[in-house]
Amino acid sequence: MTSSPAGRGVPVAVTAALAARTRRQTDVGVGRWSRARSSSGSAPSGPVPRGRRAPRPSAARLRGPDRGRRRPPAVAMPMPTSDQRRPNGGLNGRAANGNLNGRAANGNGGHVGDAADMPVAISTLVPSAPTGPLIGALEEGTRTCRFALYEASTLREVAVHCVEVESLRPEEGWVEQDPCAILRAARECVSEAVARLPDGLGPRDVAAVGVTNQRETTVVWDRATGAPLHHALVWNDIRTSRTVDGILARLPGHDKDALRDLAGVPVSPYFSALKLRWLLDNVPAVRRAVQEKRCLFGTVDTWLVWNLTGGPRGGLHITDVTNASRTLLMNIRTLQWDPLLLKAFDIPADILPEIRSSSEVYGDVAEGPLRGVPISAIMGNQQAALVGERCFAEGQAKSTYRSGCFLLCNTGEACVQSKHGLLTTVAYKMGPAAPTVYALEGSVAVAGHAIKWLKDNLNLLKEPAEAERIASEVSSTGDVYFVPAFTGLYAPHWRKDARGILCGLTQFTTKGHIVRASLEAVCFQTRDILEAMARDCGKASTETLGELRVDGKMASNNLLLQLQADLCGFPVVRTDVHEKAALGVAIAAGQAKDVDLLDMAALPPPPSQCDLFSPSITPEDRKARYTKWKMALTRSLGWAKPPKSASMTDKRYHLLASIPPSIFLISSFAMMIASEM
Ligand SMILES: Nc1ncnc2c1ncn2[C@@H]1O[C@H](COP(=O)(O)OP(=O)(O)O)[C@@H](O)[C@H]1O
Ligand SMILES: O=P(O)(O)OC[C@H](O)CO
Repeated sequence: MTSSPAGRGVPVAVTAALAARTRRQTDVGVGRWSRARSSSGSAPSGPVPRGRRAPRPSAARLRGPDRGRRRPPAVAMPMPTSDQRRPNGGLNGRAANGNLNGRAANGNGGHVGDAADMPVAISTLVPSAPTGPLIGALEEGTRTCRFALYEASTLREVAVHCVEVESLRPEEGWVEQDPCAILRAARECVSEAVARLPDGLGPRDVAAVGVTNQRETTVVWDRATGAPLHHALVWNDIRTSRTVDGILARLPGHDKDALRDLAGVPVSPYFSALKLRWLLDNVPAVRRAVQEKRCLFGTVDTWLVWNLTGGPRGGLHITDVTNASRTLLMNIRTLQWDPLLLKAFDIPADILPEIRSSSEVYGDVAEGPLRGVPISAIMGNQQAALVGERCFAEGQAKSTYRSGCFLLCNTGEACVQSKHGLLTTVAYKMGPAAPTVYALEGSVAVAGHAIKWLKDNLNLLKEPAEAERIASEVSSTGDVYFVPAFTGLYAPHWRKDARGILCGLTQFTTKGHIVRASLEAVCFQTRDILEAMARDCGKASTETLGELRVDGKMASNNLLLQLQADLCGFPVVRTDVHEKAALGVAIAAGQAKDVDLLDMAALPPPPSQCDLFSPSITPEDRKARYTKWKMALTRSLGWAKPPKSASMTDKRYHLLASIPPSIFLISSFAMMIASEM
C-alpha cells in the first residue's frame, strides 16, 4: 500500500483565493498541509486593523513531524492569537507567487517553504479595545456548554465561559443527561462570561442573545413545577432500537424511508420522535403528566429557552425550524407539526412547542445578569455552524469534526430529497417572512468519539491530541481497517444493526496502525457521505466536488485532514477549528428584525486565512483503499441482531459462567427430566 506523506507537510501561507490556485497547481502527488496561521480557541477572533500585520506563525505552534525541523523564527514573538491573523498580502502574497507550492511539490517531505525563509515585516499587533453593542451566544453541545460574547461590529469574541456537562450511560447503548445539569451549566456560563467582559463593557452592552444546541436530544418536564420527568435522552442513545421496529412494522413496506418525503429523514433511533415515544411507553410519570396536561416536550433549545424566559412563570415554549426538522415530527415543507407524523408515532400535539423561525425576537431573558435582553435566535448546532462558516450559497458545504461528524451542504430554497441516504434538513430561516433555506446533511455518529474510546477503553492514548503523533509513527495503517459503528451506522447507511469491527490485524499490528485506522475511519465515513452527496447532486464522483470546509475540535488534527484530502481526492480547507456554531447563532441573533445589528448581505469580513490540505496519493491508491473500507464496512453490518433473551444480562452471564460445569450439567439434566414429566 502506498503510504501518505501525511504529517510531513510543509507549512506555507495560503488564502482562500490561493487555495483555488493551489488546487490547480497541485493535483495528485503533491499533498501537504499548508498553514496560514496559528489558531487559538479561546482567543478573540476578527479582522486585523488596517495597516497592521500580524506576526507569522511561531514554530512552536506547529504540530506533527515538521515541528522539530522548523527553524526558529527570526524574531521571538508572543504567540499570535486568532485576533492577530494576517490580512491578505504579506505572507499570503508571497505564497501566491507559486514558489512555495512549486518547492513543496517536490514531494520529498523535506524542509522547504519555511515561513522563516520569508522576508516579511513583523510588528506586534495591539487589537483595538472591544466596544458594544455585543451579541451573546449560548452553545449547549453534547460535551460542553459555552456562552460567548461577540462584538457586533467585528464579530470577534470578547468573552467566553465553558463548562463540561456529564453524560450518563446507565446501560449499554443508553446515553442520558440531567436536564437540570444542562440548565445549571448554561446559567453558570452566562454569569461567568459576563463577569469576564473587558473593562468598560457590561451586561448593558449585550443587545441580543442566540441559543444553539445539540440536536435531537429529548427532554420532557412538568409545566407546573419545571421539574424534568426523566433524564434527557441524548441524540446518540440507541435504546429505541425496538421502538423503531414497532413503528416500522406499521409502515408501508416496513420501510424506514416511508416518512422521508414528509419529514426529510428516515425512521431511526437518532431522531426525537423515537425517544419521545420510548419515554411515553416506558416512564409512567411521563404518561401521567401527559394525561394531566402537565407534560411539555422539547429539544435542548426549548428546555433552555423555556427556563431562561421564566419557566413555570410564563416561560416561552418554543423551538425553531432547524431543531424541529430533527424531530421526525415536523413537515419539512410546511414547517408545522404534521398530523400524519404525529399519528405515526402517536404523539399528543399539546406537549409540543410552537415552531418559530431561526431569527426573530421571541422574548426576553427573565433572570440573571442578562435579564431583559431579547433572545433573537435559536438554531441546531450543525446548522448554526453552517451559518458560522458562511455557507450561504447553494452548493457550499462544511464538515464539523467533533464526537460525531456532521457534513451539511446548502441546497438553497430547494428542499432536495436525498435518494442516497442523506437527510433533508432546514439550514435556516432568518425571520418569519424570510425564505426557508435547506441543506442536505450526512451525520456520522462516531468520529472523535472513536479516539476518546481508544483513550478511555483501550488506554492507547493519554489525550486525544496524542492521536496525531502516534498515528504519524507509521506511514500507513498496515492494511488495518476500523469501522467504529458503536451505535450502528448513520448516514448514508442507516443500519442500526451494525457494530464496530477492527479487521486486518496481523502479528505486526501496532497501536500506531490502530490509531491511524481510527483517523482513516472518520475520513472514509466522510467520503461515504460525500459520495452520496455527489450522487444526489448528479455528479459522477466526489472528486468533482470542490473543496470541503472543516471545523470542530477534532479538525485540529493535521494528519486527519491530510488523510481526508488523500482519501477524498480534493482539497480540505480549515478556516478555523473552534466554535462556528456559536458564531453562527450570534450572526442569526444580530440580524433579527428589531435587533438590526447585522446585515446578512454585509457581514464583517471573515478571517481571510485558512489551512489547506491537498491530496497526496494516486487515484489508484485512493480507489484501492476505499474499496477495502467498503469491504470492512460490509462486515460490520447485521452484527447486532435482537438479543434472544432480554434476561441474559452481563450479571446473569457471569453468574452462570461461574457455576462449575458439573453442577451446570447436573442441573440442566434435572431440568430436562422435569420438563419431560
Ligand atoms: N487532536 C485530536 N485528534 C483526534 N481527535 C481529537 C483531537 N482533539 C479532540 N479529538 C476528539 O474530538 C472530540 C472533541 O469533541 P468536542 O468538540 O470536545 O465535543 P462534543 O462533540 O462531544 O461536544 C472528542 O471526542 C475527542 O476524542
Ligand atoms: O454537540 P455535538 O457536536 O455533539 O452535536 C451533536 C449534534 O447536534 C447531533 O445531531
